Amino acid sequence: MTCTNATILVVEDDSIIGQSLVDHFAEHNQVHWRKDIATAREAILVEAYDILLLDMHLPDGEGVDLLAMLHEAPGSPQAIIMTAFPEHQMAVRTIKMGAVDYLEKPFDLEDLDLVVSKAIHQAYQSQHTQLQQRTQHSPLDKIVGTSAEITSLKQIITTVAASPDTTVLVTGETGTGKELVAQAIHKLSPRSDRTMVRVNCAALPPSLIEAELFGYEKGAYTDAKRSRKGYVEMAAGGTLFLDEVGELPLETQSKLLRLLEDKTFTKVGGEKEISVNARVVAATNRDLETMMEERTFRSDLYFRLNVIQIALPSLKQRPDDIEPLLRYYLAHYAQRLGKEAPVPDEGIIRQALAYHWPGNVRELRNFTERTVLLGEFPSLLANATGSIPATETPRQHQLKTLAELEREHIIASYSQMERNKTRTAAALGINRLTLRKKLEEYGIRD
Ligand SMILES: Nc1ncnc2c1ncn2[C@@H]1O[C@H](COP(=O)(O)OP(=O)(O)OP(=O)(O)O)[C@@H](O)[C@H]1O
Repeated sequence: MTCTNATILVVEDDSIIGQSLVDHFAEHNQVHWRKDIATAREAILVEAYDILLLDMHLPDGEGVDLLAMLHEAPGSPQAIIMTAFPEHQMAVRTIKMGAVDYLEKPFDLEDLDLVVSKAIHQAYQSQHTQLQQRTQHSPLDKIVGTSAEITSLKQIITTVAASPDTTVLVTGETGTGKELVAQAIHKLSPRSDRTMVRVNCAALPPSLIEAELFGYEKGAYTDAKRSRKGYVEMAAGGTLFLDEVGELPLETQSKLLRLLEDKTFTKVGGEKEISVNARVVAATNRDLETMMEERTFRSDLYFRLNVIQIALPSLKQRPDDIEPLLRYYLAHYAQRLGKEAPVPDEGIIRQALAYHWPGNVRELRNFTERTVLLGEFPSLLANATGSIPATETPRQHQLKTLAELEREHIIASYSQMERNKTRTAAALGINRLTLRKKLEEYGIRD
């Protein structure tokens, strides 16, 4: 059995054996050869090898030293040990350390082929299993928190998701995770193989909202040269997420009510009734009951939307989640930005618990991104509502220099504008070139 298309690293100080291995595998595989541990180590840190053919006795150490650091290598290659001095104990030790096989020199190239092919097969199988495990993560994993509120939220999401036609109303302050909940409901539901179409009702101009939602027929407007599908039709079979539903104009509210009751609608400028089967998840941070009293939100629509209501508590109302969220997002941004995350100490946790987080989890998330970029925790003292115990470090009370303030402000704006240089420069009132110079000057990476 010859092995093909593998990436193999040979670590062998004997030139004759090393060269013969390279010659043997090079025709059908990519083979690299290193003669000592130091250069082999460098190689496996940059290249994802499938197979490592490792001699036991090398000029700068023992092969086991390299085995010990394999877990740092991308994709961890399958290691096969080669030795001229077979010792039972050493064989057991290397297998325990993760080597997949052990060959005594001199060996037959046919035997070597067998061992390598078996190892490659194992490698592909384990990569496949890892990939499956990664993709099998539940959408609920994205909802971080250990509070009783989050635990019961996950249960409600699971129950609601299983009932694919039920309309859901998600309420809560800005940044509490309403969209995250809608996504989890969709992904856990039998509709997950279709799309979830998100419509931000607050972002659409009232004059266009009906056409955007329900589509229009040719000739409905002077510019309407062809008929067009709206978001409702695009969500057929899947989920229609109506974010900021409280912003819908009254006329559009009636049309939405009909959609919810009969599952039908007509396009703007059209007469034909179109049926559509989509689950509606609506979200709002407005008080719809007050809006009903003020007659700006239809009560029949409210009751039709409010079949199941999921009310998300503010972050301040569930302090148990603050620390887990801080740690989760610090690790997330450290990995994403390739930086080390500062570790939150007791003082920071106390500040975070005392702070009132008006922007809820979104604000906490942006705070952690800024922290990772800055390499230190920005102070939360200015907006803290509770009293903070007197163990603050003096550094937190020191006045900042203008340069420090400018750097923090640029980082905050850059992260708020999702690292879009044009928009950040516009928001800061400077040109793009100046922004780039400042980003460089302050060591802020793209
Ligand atoms: N429990 C949570 N665990 C992890 N991340 C969360 C959680 N809740 C919210 N987030 C994150 O916070 C950010 C804001 O969440 P989301 O957009 O879902 O809030 P929202 O309530 O829809 O806000 P808005 O009303 O402003 O549209 C997102 O990045 C989201 O991933």
